[in-house]
Formats: sequence, C-alpha cells, structure tokens
Amino acid sequence: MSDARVNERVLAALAGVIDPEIRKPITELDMVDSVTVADGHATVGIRLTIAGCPAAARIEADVLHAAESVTGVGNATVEVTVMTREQRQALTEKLRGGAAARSNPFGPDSLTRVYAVTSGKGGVGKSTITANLGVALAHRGLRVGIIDADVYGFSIPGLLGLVDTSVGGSRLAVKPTQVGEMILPPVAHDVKVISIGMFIDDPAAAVAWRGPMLHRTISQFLTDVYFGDLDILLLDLPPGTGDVAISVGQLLPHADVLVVTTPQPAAADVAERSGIVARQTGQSIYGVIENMSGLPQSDGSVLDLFGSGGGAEVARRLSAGQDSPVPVLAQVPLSVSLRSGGDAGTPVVLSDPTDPAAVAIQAVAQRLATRARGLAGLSLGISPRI
Ligand SMILES: Nc1ncnc2c1ncn2[C@@H]1O[C@H](COP(=O)(O)OP(=O)(O)OP(=O)(O)O)[C@@H](O)[C@H]1O
Repeated sequence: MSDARVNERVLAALAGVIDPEIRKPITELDMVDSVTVADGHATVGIRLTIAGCPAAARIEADVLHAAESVTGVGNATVEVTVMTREQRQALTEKLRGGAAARSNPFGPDSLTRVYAVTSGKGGVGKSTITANLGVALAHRGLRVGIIDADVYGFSIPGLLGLVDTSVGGSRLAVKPTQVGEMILPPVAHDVKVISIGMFIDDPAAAVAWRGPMLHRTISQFLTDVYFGDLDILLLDLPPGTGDVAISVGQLLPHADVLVVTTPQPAAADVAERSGIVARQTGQSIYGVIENMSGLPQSDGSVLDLFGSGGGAEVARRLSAGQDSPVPVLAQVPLSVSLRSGGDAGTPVVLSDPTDPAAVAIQAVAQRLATRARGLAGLSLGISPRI
C-alpha cells in the first residue's frame, strides 16, 4: 500500500479519537496538525487546546493506538504542541456553532430539558438524588449535564468521584480546563459536571457570597461552560428559598422542578415553600421525590425511621389549585449502599443497581428519559394579527 493511502487511513483512524473533555473527535476540533507516513512509520502532530491539558496523556495514548492499529503502519510517533491563541479562539467559535458568545444555550427554544432539584431543608439527600439521577440518565444513553449550584454544600464533585486527592490527602474538587473564555466541564460516569466547588479553594468563601455574586456565577455557568448538546440538564440547588433559587428561576424560567423531601411530615412546610418560590418564577413542579423512606429490616419489615407520609403531603399541598396534580415520583428507602456509593464517588445506580434505593431512582430516571418533548412553553415565533 502506498504511503499516501496509509496516510489517509491514519487520518480516518484519528477520527475515532475522542477528546475526553469536549467529547468530540479530535479531527473535528482541528487538533490534528499533521500526519506523515514514511517506510511504515507514522508521525502524527497533535495540538492540545492548552498547555498542561489534563487530558493530554489520554489523547496522546489514544492517538498512538489509533495510528498503530492501521494496516501498513509498523510504529508511530506522536508530536504534541499547543494551539495558538487564534486557533483556540477559532475552536471556541466553532464549538459555539455560531451562537453569540455569552448567550444562554438553555433558553426557551432549547431542546434540553432542564430540571432544578430543590428541597426545603438541608441534608435530605437532594445532591445524592441529583447525582444518581444524572448517572442513571447517562447510563440510558442520554446526554446529561449537572450544574451544582449548592453554594452551601457543593457535594456533587465528591459524589461523582471528581476529587483531587493529590494535595495533602484533601478532597478538593477537580478544576475544569479553560479554553479561552470557554470552560470545559469535567466528565464523570458520562455526566458533564460543573460546580461552584471547582472554582474555590476555601469552601468558607462561597458561603459568604451575596445575591449578585451568586447570580453572576450561575449565569456564567450557563453561558461560558461548554456542555454541547444536552438532552437533560440537572441543577442541584441549595436548600430553601434563597438567592440561588430565585436566580435560577429568572435565568431558566422554563425549568421543571423536582422537590426532594423526607417522610417527616414536619419537613413538609419548608419543602412546600421551596416549590412555591419556584412556581412564582414561572417554573413548574414536575414531581416530589421522597428520600430516606424507611429502612428495610432483615425480617422483611420496614422501619419508618423518619416517620411517613411527608412526600405525599408535599405533593398534596403543591397540587392545590393546579390543573394536574403533582405526583410523588418515588420513595427512595434509606440505604447503606446509596450512602457508601456516594462516599466512594460511584453512585449506587452503578455500584449496586439492584439495591432498592437504586431501583427507585432508576424508575424516576426512566420516567424523565421517556418523557415526550411537548411544544408547550416553546415560542412559535409568531404573533396574532390584530
Ligand atoms: N436514602 C438514603 N439512605 C442513606 N443515606 C442517605 C440517603 N440519602 C442521602 N443519604 C446521606 O445523607 C447525607 C446528606 O445527603 P446529601 O448531601 O445528598 O443531602 P442534601 O440534601 O444535598 O444536603 P445539602 O443540601 O445540605 O447539601 C449524605 O451523607 C448521604 O450519603
């Protein structure tokens, strides 16, 4: 086979190398600089987006493997350089697909379904449910992103294993790669994740942020983070009815809301309030998830550690005056597997999928995944003639 023919084949093989952060073939990202083949030896020049790109080693190894798997190539060498400023700029424009810089891709005309996960009080398992739902949806083949906007307890990176343990045994969230003004969200279990915790080293700092700062941060997450085309975007909100919930309501008024609560009837008041605030900003409530619903015992009985009926009560109250009732989407039992999966960074829907908590969360994921995309709420771009 001629060198030119082998050269073509190497290029074709490189189309199978996916940038792990951007999740597109490197050939589409103009990362392949050159391919030369001589006497069965291929030399591939690749351009990384930035110096010290965390995905560099993986891309290099994948390129080497792709080149050496081509018939006619005995061995290969990979030469790595870094994009110039202009090349980076061209790439970010290409990824934005011509959309204006700093526009929110999740506006009312977007095909991405947005779910804001909220709760009345803290510690009810909102982040755990969000992380598991995201992973369960991605496992079904959907393109999923999570924005962790829980300024008081940004736990999503830890729940998904996106932690950097190299610094003195600490568990700081990994830092996202930045290409020009574009932020590439780290990917875990096929879910693209961005978190306030990825931008600060001192967790105490963000908690003191005031409303405008929080608003700017959420807005920046929506405009500057490259999620690509998503089927579903989940937002993990801080508990309660504070500034972030209101900002998200303003920035994503067409989002649907999932209210997480516990079986404790006393928690129903605050959970109901968080739903009402969401509704006031134009969002609609898709359903209630009751978490920590009973502890299965070895004799088959269930111990209602946190009482019972809280989820149904919140759903009943949020249904008042609505055309269609707000359903309880699931009752997720207390589960050691769910807790330990979160601690280990591998959500229970992957680590122990037959655990009853995993099964309950998967049922919600199934419901979200198969939900028809109605045109309700989408602007038709026409106005009646008067
Ligand atoms: N069903 C469950 N069974 C056992 N443990 C659970 C369950 N749900 C959540 N947990 C545990 O409860 C703790 C709180 O969960 P999580 O951080 O998800 O709550 P949260 O509502 O997001 O809290 P906050 O909003 O305050 O950050 C975690 O340690 C988690 O592992």
